[in-house]
Amino acid sequence: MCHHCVTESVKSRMLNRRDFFRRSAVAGAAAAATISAPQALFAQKAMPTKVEDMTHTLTEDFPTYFGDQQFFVKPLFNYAEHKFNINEWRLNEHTGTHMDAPLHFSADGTSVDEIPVGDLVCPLAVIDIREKASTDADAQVTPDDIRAWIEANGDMPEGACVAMLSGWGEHVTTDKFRNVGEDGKTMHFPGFHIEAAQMLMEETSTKGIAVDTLSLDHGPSPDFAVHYEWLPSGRWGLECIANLEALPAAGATLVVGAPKVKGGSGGPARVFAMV
Ligand SMILES: N[C@@H](CC(=O)c1ccccc1NC=O)C(=O)O
Repeated sequence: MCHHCVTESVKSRMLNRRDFFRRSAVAGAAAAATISAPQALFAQKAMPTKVEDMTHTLTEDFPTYFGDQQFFVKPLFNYAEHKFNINEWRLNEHTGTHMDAPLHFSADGTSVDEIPVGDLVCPLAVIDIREKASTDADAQVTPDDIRAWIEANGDMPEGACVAMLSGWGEHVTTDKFRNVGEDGKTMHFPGFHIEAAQMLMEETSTKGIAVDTLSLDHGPSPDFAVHYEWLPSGRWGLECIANLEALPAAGATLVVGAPKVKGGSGGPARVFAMV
């Protein structure tokens, strides 16, 4: 073989080998994926095309579970005087669109800063109970609602957040959000039924539940049954979620921008979903 021919033959063999390695790497990755697929963070198969904000704007008069003001803003510096703006905040962790960390209802559960960041991005399942909530303020997400969701959308995705869409978000600026009854104390708004929470814990790998109301439990609950079942199990909750009606029942990816405050039992979060 002439010098040129030898060089060309070596080059061609090298290219073939590179091709071979590339092909085996792809095949290897595919095989690995079949053997132990890493848990999917993203619900959708294609790149997301829009982001929906699921966070209510936090204001000092934002409605609270016990009715008292829980968020206070004190201006420390203002632009007119100081040429910059800085406010100081005082707030209860469970105010506005916020997370309930496992520690909220347990002696030594995970605090908000300890929740692994990979648990804060997950597929979102939206259970729409608006119809029954429109005629019954005390409506609850029941095992039947979960079964109906599965019937329509397939199995619950791995490691999902299951959200209740009751339509209550539209009442956030009015007294109807707390909806105190004639006895002057009992609230009436939708939430999760304890048996639905148990079903999600026993039959799915759901890691979070979310509500568009002030509590995971429905308004008249006397005992925080869902809080006491769900949170000590190491799972988290989201309350006062906005804009669920803009999201599909299945297929969105939730991102929870929970605060990383040491020892926090929860805290206001920027919550959004990619569709
Ligand atoms: N649904 C509310 C309940 C709540 O905030 C709460 C429940 C029991 C005892 C105190 C509470 N918040 C007080 O500031 C929450 O879990 O954030």
